[in-house]
Amino acid sequence: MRVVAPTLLSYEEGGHYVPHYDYLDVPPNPMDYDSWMRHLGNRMATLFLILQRAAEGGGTIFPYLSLTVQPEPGDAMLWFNMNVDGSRDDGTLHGGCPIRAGNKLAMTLWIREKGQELRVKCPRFPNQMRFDLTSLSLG
Ligand SMILES: O=C(O)CCC(=O)C(=O)O
Ligand SMILES: [Fe+2]
Repeated sequence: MRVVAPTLLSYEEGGHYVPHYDYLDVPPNPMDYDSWMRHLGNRMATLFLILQRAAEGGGTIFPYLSLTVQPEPGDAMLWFNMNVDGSRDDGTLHGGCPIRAGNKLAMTLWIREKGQELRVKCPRFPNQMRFDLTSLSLG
């Protein structure tokens, strides 16, 4: 799996993560890419593992999807940040809601696109515009 080192997130009361895209903005000219982007590509998908949930608050919100997820410890969320043509999926804006009580501990793995090209469905078929989750290799 093409991932960069996991990020550990530790939130205390009042802690939050403002809404953002995990997909990185890239310069129009590939010559201007940094070496991460050149070698690994963009953050195709995000694997988010909850280690400890807050007593109150602290869900993960996807405002454009009208969705707030409050996973239990040990749960993982996997979502794709890109469309099959490599562009950003604008629906993936997300953030960590403020912690109202307790602590939240989580781990994020950003899965990069290079090396995963054969694990996505062919964009030529318009009814298959999304990545096929079952074919993504995590091994
Ligand atoms: O803590 C959360 O719920 C969101 C974390 C996040 O968006 C990230 O690590 O990229
Ligand atoms: Fe994020």
